[in-house]
Amino acid sequence: MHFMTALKAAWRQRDSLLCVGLDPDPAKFPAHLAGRPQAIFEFCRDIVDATADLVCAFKPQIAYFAAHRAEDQLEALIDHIHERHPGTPVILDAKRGDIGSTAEQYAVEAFERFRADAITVNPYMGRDSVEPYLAYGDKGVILLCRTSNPGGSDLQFLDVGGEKLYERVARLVAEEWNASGNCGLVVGATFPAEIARVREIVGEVPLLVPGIGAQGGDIAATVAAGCTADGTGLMINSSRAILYAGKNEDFAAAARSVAQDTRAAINAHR
Ligand SMILES: O=c1ccn([C@@H]2O[C@H](COP(=O)(O)O)[C@@H](O)[C@H]2O)c(=O)[nH]1
Repeated sequence: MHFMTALKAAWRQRDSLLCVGLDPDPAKFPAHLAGRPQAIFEFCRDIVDATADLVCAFKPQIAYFAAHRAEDQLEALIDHIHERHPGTPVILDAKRGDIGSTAEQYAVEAFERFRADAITVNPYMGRDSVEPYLAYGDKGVILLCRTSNPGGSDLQFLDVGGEKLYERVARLVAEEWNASGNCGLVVGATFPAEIARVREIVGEVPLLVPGIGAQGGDIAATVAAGCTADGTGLMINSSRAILYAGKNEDFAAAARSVAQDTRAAINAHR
């Protein structure tokens, strides 16, 4: 299924713009998982099973798996999501960016090895570096635009011929790179004014919005700035605030409770 078709169905069926980020850090796991060889998979699986009916997407961040030599557990986790929660889009947060021949390998890794439905990509190296992902016309390609971190302004706010670099990225993606309708953009919840500006430039292109929860972004401002006319258009990500809501064996139930509250807070402003 085309990533955008799956995303639109998930927005509607789950009545949700919430994306749960899967950033497993074993140092923060409940004690009963300590020392278990598949702890990363088991922790994420339980979070997924407890929240799948509340989300429009899951976003595993590859660094949290690779750092612990747990790419096999990431493969198993994405297989689990596809099998147990079919239709739930999986966005592999990898922020790849390299010359075309290397990008081809990254695209195979994301879409064929890991079976992700979408990937985050750094647009800094230009169109030929993004083509190998775009060539998978049914997969989502979500380009960094205005990131949630404070240092994002160092480059993304530079003037490039009368507009800011992040505005140029938004325009390029919407007007030139999105021929297959499979592009999205990353815009941080920590900068609602820029979310509004990006929405103005890109029309209905979906925005992946990290920065609520642990980073303190404002949900009401994010929704007001970024929703499309039909009250969708956003994948609003929260990772740590949901994953580590509980510290004991009931961690998945605690995560569900925070995910429910977060979805409700988002929906209150749509
Ligand atoms: O601009 C960006 C792009 C990506 N991220 C990623 O989103 C999550 C945020 O985690 P929280 O715990 O909800 O803060 C994480 O995986 C980042 O790598 C981002 O924060 N900002």
